[in-house]
Amino acid sequence: MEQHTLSWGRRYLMVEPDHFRVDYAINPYMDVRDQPDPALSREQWRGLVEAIRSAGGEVEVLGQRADSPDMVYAMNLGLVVDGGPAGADRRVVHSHMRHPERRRETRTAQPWFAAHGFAGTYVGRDGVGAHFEAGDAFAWRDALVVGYGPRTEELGLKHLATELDVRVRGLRITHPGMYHLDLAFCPLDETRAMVCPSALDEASAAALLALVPEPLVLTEEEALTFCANSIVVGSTVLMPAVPDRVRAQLEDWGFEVVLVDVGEFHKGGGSVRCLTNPLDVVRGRDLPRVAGGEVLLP
Ligand SMILES: NC(=[NH2+])NCCC[C@H](N)C(=O)O
Repeated sequence: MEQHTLSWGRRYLMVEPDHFRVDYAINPYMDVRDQPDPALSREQWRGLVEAIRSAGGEVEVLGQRADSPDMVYAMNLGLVVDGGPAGADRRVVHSHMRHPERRRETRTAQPWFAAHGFAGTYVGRDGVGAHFEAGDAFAWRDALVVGYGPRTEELGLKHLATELDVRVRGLRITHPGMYHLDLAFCPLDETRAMVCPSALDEASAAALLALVPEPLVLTEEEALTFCANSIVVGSTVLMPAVPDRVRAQLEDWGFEVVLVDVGEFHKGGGSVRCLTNPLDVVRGRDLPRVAGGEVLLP
């Protein structure tokens, strides 16, 4: 079968898990009585770094704040929308986390992005403005596809569209266990994606299925293995788990499935995609510019 690949997803930011704990519960998976093992967490995290490098990807590492146990989920630190080569005009949209427990993280991520040449934009400031968590957003096909509800607020979509001059396609998340869109949606190449309609309300589920020319539709049970919380490096899909049926379809499409055990991080409610933040998305190439912006809701 003919193999296409995403034009982004070769370069990632990750946060070294030096202070990974479960100190509070802000999603249904977190339980302060079930703490991750620090040594095993570190080993699994290194395994993920290795797997990305073996698939041909690059990883940049940021240290973790001692007071921010969820900072390991680097995907939520911000959304890179212009990640061209060093020296090019780079741009990141900082997250404005829903939960105050996570707001310190952005204060550490901002100087890192600035030092790497990224100009920062806000959808909102700490405590003011709409919430936006980057784990809800994907540059895919003709738009920035953004989940809203549990974390990102609907008002944030308008800001994203007008500030970035892009089309934003909003999808309303209703499933408490898929509180970020990246637990229910995983673009594989420019026409294929894993999608779990049961994460969304009826109209949004229909809109997502209409958007994906060749969907790999996941049942709720399949998605709750976190199999959609995967990343694609070229034609390799790095996955925390893969139901047999899902593996068969991916391999039939020409992808290589590599399983990476990050089970300790499931205790915080995140997996492979949550631990990695793509730095190489480029507006104009991966995300068409639309003057003035546009928000499409189902
Ligand atoms: N991109 C993601 N889905 N990240 C998962 C974040 C997990 C983190 N404990 C939270 O609830 O915010």
